[in-house]
Amino acid sequence: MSTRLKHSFTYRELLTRYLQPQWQRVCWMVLLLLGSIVLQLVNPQILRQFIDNALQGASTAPLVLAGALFIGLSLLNQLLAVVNTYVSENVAWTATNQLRTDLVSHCLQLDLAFHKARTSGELIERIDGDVNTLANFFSQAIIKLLGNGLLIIGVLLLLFKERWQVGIAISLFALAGLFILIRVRQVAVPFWVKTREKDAEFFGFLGEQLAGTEDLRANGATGYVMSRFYQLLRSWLPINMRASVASYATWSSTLLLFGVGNALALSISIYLWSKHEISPGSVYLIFYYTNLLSAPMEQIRTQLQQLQEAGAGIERIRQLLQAQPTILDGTGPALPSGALALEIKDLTFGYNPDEPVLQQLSLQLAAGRVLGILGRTGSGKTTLARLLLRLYDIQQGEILLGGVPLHQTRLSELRHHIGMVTQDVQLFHATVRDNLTYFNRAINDEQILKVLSEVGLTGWYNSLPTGLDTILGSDGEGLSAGEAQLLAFTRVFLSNPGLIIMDEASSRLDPATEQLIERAVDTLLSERTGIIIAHRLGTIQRADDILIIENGRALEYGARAQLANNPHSRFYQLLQTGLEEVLA
Ligand SMILES: Nc1ncnc2c1ncn2[C@@H]1O[C@H](COP(=O)(O)OP(=O)(O)OP(=O)(O)O)[C@@H](O)[C@H]1O
Repeated sequence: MSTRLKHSFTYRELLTRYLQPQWQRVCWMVLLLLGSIVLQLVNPQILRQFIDNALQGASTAPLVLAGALFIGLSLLNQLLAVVNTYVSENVAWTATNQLRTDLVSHCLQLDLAFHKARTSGELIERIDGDVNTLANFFSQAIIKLLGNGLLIIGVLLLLFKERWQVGIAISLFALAGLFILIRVRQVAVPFWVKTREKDAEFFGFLGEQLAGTEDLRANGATGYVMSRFYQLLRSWLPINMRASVASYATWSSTLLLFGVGNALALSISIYLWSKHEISPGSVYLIFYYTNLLSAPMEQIRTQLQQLQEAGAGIERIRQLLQAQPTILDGTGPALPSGALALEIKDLTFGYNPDEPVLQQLSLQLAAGRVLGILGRTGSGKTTLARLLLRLYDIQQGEILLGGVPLHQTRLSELRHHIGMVTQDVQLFHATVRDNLTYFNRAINDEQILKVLSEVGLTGWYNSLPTGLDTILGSDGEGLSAGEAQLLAFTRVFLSNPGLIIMDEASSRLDPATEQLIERAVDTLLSERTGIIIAHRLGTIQRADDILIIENGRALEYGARAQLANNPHSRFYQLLQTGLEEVLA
């Protein structure tokens, strides 16, 4: 997305960016609108002729012709309306889809910290809800405002042409009417703003609860969720009712207003007719034109309201776009291929800079070696893994990967060269193939099948109804924890990174699956650098070096064999007591 858009996200910017590429369709919209205005103005004139000729006893032929013309033009007007709807919907969807795409790609670039601070429901409301309010803005608002303005001016001019007294009276009515309509509309606006806020809160809540369904059920928290749900509904109801009542009041005041307009038109024309100044056809014409004013006046009111809603939507989208990633992409050298050496120099980091989670951490891991990290819950192990992937940036010190400072290399390069397997495997509602390759079409089916057999998933694969085309349930539904882990290994094998980080699965696996995983880990780590956040003694045997973290500091760091043989080392003691007891 252009930086221009990020900084000045105005109505004009929006129109230029999203409507300019569709200028031909927009021209069609204008032409159709003008055509429709002309038809609406001309048709009553035909009817007036028809009435006057009929009253004067004209022959049938011209009457039939006028009638047919009236019906023909009315039908043509309807046809124009249908075509216009088609074109304007097309314009609106093309523009808003582009805007949605821009917003989604912007959000994907934002820091993890940004996403952690917001519920997914809130972002959905921004990306879909607010963008929806802009659909009308793109397709109709301005064109309709201008078009309806033109139609009103056309009607008034024709009324002036009929009789200047009528022109003046109805012009005054139109002006006063528009003023009243707009004022009355404002009464309902604050109620609708409140409703939108409540909507966002409700969908935020719903999104969060749905994402955590499994945990909520497992922990018996459904009662709490339902009570929060009822509370939200209870506070939603009166707000919605007030907004609806306010809207109804606005609507009925509009009806009343048009009733007054019609009465005014009829009284003046009947008065003029009684003075023999106008014909019955003209009486009908004046009445018809006055009636014709109601639709554009009402539409101007609606369009102004929707412009205001679009304004609020634009404001919220602007705020979203103003959130900028703090983790900036590097431009520097590519990482070497094969196993990657890792060097960490004096690293300090805290999610909140005043509260460091990792402090003065240093280590050197040669290419191809495996580092086992041990530490109590909350000591900072996962944080270290996140820093290596640059999901957060460090505050002090330096991290070098393959001799290249982490912040200098491109983020895509980094994520291509580092593979991570966590306990929490994220699977998508997509085919097995797409889940394993992350939609990378360069990886062919033979490669996937080979890796699946290497990790011991051939049996599982054979049970799939449509092989790699089988769609997985969202969030790995229908898969065991072990199978999900093995799929995560398969993914990493296929992306072939130089550094593997494993946040080891510590529980829930049966011995057979555990064996499969052990084998997969062995293959995965051969000829690659590895970091294992270890929870079991078995995995620690695989490590060449050991780092024990306590309260964010390196308590002990060295070669595993040496530490294991040194009775004074903490690692030695851990081996005696058992990791599970000490680290749990
Ligand atoms: N996104 C976050 N924002 C703020 N603080 C966080 C965040 N993630 C973790 N922390 C805090 O940082 C500290 C280290 O957490 P971390 O997840 O790195 O620990 P860990 O050693 O991996 O623990 P575990 O073994 O339980 O996974 C903890 O005090 C935790 O509360």
